[in-house]
Amino acid sequence: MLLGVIADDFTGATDIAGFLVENGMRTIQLNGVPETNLDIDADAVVISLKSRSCPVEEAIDTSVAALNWLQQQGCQQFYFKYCSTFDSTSKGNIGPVTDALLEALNEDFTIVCPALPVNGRTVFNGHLFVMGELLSDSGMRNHPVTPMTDSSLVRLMDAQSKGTTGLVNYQSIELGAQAVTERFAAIAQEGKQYAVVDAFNQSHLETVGKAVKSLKLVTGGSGLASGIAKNWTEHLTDQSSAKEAGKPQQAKTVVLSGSCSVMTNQQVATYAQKAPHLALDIKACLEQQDYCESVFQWVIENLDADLAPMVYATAEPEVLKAIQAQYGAQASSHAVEQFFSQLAHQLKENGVQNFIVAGGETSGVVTQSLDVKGFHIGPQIAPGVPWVKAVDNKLSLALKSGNFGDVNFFETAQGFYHD
Ligand SMILES: Nc1ncnc2c1ncn2[C@@H]1O[C@H](COP(=O)(O)OP(=O)(O)O)[C@@H](O)[C@H]1O
Ligand SMILES: O=C(O)[C@@H](O)C(=O)COP(=O)(O)O
Repeated sequence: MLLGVIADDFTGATDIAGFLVENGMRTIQLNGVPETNLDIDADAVVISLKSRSCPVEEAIDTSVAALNWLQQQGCQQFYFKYCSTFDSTSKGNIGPVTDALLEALNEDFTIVCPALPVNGRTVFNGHLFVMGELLSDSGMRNHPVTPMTDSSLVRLMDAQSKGTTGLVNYQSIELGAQAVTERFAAIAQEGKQYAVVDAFNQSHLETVGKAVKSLKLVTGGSGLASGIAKNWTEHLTDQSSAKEAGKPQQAKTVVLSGSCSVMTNQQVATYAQKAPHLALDIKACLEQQDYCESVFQWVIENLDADLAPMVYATAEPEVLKAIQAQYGAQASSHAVEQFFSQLAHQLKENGVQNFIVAGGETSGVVTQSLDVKGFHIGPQIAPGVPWVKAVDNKLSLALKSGNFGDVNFFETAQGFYHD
């Protein structure tokens, strides 16, 4: 095993796993830290955690447990995967987890690289942009769980972590990998522990990829996966047959959408014009014991439609604000997550085999409730969203990051089925 990835949520895990496979690494995704050693024949293992918005101590404990397990499997380099929009709580889980991983590895330097230009996430002079807008001006400022109101990665990292942060700006990146490695050394020499790296195109990421070859720990989004994969070229092989194993079969399908991102709102609106759809009543999620049963019945009645039925909590920012003001942000998001968890479980028990899920936290609870241990990685529906197929049963899942995919995503996903 070459590379061990610790992903802080489930959509993030499938995102990076998809790019590693795309770039020739035989990759397996495991949901949570396995209790025993496993005999895995792969180049990379991605462990998906649900540590992005949990209490910081829990995030540290699960991440270090994942690291220990990956070390036991013989991994040589470790990657802490977080969101390309640097989603973190006000307490900031990314900084403390990075510190804990560095300490456990006995290392004192790493990089911070959330850039994913193919999906419009770019870093310029240490500031994170989403589709050309500063992170703090983008829809991420209204995220229900991790609102992002600062775009400076240096400031965010300094605020969250024990150490201090330097910047490798794009001028240095454009001088090539050797110059970047020298900048890392200079930043470390100044007593800083982390270097934010600029990257606003693929070529920048390839350069950063080369420059991190000898770092034990790398942190970032999935954009760097191709650069990292290239460091292991002598091991890499064509992965087209592996992707076959991850392809979904024609089967009963449901769409569950728990993301309130700008893109998911558009995807839900577009799909609702063509397919059976049901908007969740949040009050009922919180207060009505038998609500799940009635939604379950609605899904069952609509499973034979041409396009799969969609159940969604997705709401525009003003609606979400009103819900949060009435019921509390934590209580309402928890109720929605619990609802989707229960519904998914019940649908699986009743023969639904394919789950298309929007939202990272939502994907986490749904995957856990389906009791899937790990995935084969299939073809990419959109950059960063592959179909994945359970290793231990027939279930196929498309776990979509809130922000990813185009407006037709839910329909496009169903076009990948084979008999
Ligand atoms: N209508 C709603 N009211 C309250 N909370 C909601 C609503 N819709 C979704 N949520 C919550 O918002 C969070 C969205 O996070 P997530 O699933 O990670 O989406 P994203 O990928 O966009 O970050 C989840 O905890 C979900 O339960
Ligand atoms: O890096 C990304 O943008 C995604 O892989 C990711 O982490 C998704 O998180 P959500 O937006 O919460 O789905």
